[in-house]
Amino acid sequence: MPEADLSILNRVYEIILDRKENYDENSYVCTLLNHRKGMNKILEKVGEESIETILAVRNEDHKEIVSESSDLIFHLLVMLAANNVTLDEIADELSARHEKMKRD
Ligand SMILES: N=c1c2ncn([C@@H]3O[C@H](COP(=O)(O)OP(=O)(O)OP(=O)(O)O)[C@@H](O)[C@H]3O)c2ncn1[C@@H]1O[C@H](COP(=O)(O)O)[C@@H](O)[C@H]1O
Repeated sequence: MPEADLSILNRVYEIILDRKENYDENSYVCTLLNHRKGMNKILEKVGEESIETILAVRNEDHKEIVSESSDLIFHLLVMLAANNVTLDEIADELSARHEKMKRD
């Protein structure tokens, strides 16, 4: 199976970092980052998208699984950026686990 090109994750993460520095009233990411509920708004969205993803799987709806998982991953990226967690840190953590757990 060909490897998926996941560079879009980096590109979207970079845009989110830029939104942290440069407010734009038309930006959904800025709305989340500057919401009156603070981090709770971002966590609400992560929870909501998690549940919607679970329901899509329960409904065995492939198209919805792809759509809701994308919503979830996007909101996770916002949550990570808002907490100064980089994608390098996530990649390093997964790589370290992989090295530790891989069986030859
Ligand atoms: N990938 C996304 C993305 N996925 C989903 N969304 C938005 O997430 C929002 C919430 O989705 P929901 O299905 O929950 O919709 P909703 O129930 O109306 O939302 P709420 O009222 O609960 O906030 C919608 O407004 C979607 O448009 C996204 N908004 C932005 N991006 C990426 O982020 C970049 C920066 O976006 P802006 O900050 O808006 O410029 C974009 O270029 C995209 O690459």
